[in-house]
Parts: sequence; C-alpha cells; structure tokens
Amino acid sequence: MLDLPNLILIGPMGAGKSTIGRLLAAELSREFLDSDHEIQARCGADIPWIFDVEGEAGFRDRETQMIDELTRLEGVVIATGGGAVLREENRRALRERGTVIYLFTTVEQQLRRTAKDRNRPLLQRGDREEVLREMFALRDPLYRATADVIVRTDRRGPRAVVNEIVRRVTRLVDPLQCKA
Ligand SMILES: Nc1ncnc2c1ncn2[C@@H]1O[C@H](COP(=O)(O)OP(=O)(O)O)[C@@H](O)[C@H]1O
Ligand SMILES: O=C(O)C1=C[C@@H](OP(=O)(O)O)[C@@H](O)[C@H](O)C1
Ligand SMILES: [Mg+2]
Repeated sequence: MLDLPNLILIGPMGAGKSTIGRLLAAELSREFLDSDHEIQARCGADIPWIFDVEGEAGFRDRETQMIDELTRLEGVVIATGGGAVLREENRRALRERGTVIYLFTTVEQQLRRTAKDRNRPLLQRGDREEVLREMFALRDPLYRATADVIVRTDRRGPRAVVNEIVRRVTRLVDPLQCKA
C-alpha cells in the first residue's frame, strides 16, 4: 500500500468533515481523529459548554493546542472544526504536517445539514444564513490558501466524496500510478 501522509479535512460547518473523515479512515485502514471530539473528551464537556464558560477565544486556544498535537501524529486522518484555519499558526501546522483537503459546500447545503443541530454555538444566534455567508466570505480564501486539494461535497453523498478523495490523494502521492 502507498505510504500516505496525514490526511487533514478542512472546510465549513456541515461540509461533512466528521462524517467523511470517519469513512475515509475506515476505507484506508487509518486511525481517525476529530479535533472537536478530542477537545470535548479532554475537557469532559461539550462544545456549547466550552463556549459558554470560556468564550470563543477559550475554545480557539484549545483548538490550536489540539491541532498542534494531532498533526504531530503520523499516517492518520484528521477532521478539523470549521474555524481551524482562522489562525496562521494553525494553517502552518496543517500545511506542513499533512495533505490538506478542503471539503467545499454551499451555504444552502450548510443550512440544510445543520438545521436541527444544537451543538454548534456559532449557529444558535441571529440569522443563520447571514452568519454562514459572512463566514464563507472570510474563510473560503483561507481554506483555499491552506488546501492541497479541493473536493465538493454539496452534490453527492459521503461515499462518493470518499472515493474521489482516495483517487485524488493517491494521484498526488504517486502521480504515475505505478505500483513499484
Ligand atoms: N456529502 C454529504 N451529503 C449529504 N449529507 C452529508 C454529506 N456530508 C455530511 N452530511 C450530513 O451533514 C451533517 C453534517 O455533517 P458533519 O460531518 O458533521 O459536518 P462537519 O463536520 O463538516 O461540520 C450530518 O448530518 C451528515 O450526515
Ligand atoms: O466553524 C466553526 O467556527 C466551528 C465549527 C465546529 O465544527 P464543525 O465544522 O465540525 O461543525 C466547531 O469546531 C465549533 O462549533 C466552531
Ligand atoms: Mg465536524
């Protein structure tokens, strides 16, 4: 089997990072780590609680620490949270320690996929569509600047997305597709 580097999923809320990361890791027989899940496990508290008690700044500090730790592992699949690209320090760690895949989706799909969710504090206030559009304007350039590969997730299901990622990443690592 090809020696794949860390595969790191970035992109906005509802793009499918957590869902696709798990499937991708299983497909490649790799360990899967979800930054948000690891933060919650370490704190013994869920993300809304962390935002309530420590504010977004407190959560971002924990996220930076977690990204630093997870990206030091080898040969794993990592799902980040949607805001992981906000800090330059995080972007550098992601870029330098793995192949970064931007899971792109539209605001319309984000709205559908997060409609019933209560675990994303940034979507619990104000006009959700406006919040997501503002985030897109700020973050889309950062996702693009950080990614090696961009894969759309708005027009097909998780399985098809996983297949495309495997195809694209294999080509990156082994451009001639030769099984030496
Ligand atoms: N490609 C896809 N097509 C349809 N639904 C999806 C797809 N990817 C994820 N979902 C659904 O969208 C919701 C949010 O997915 P999630 O993996 O939590 O996104 P993220 O971690 O990027 O915020 C979940 O209910 C998931 O089942
Ligand atoms: O976009 C963001 O700033 C956030 C995205 C969430 O993760 P998902 O992208 O997995 O929903 C989670 O990290 C937190 O609620 C903040
Ligand atoms: Mg997630």
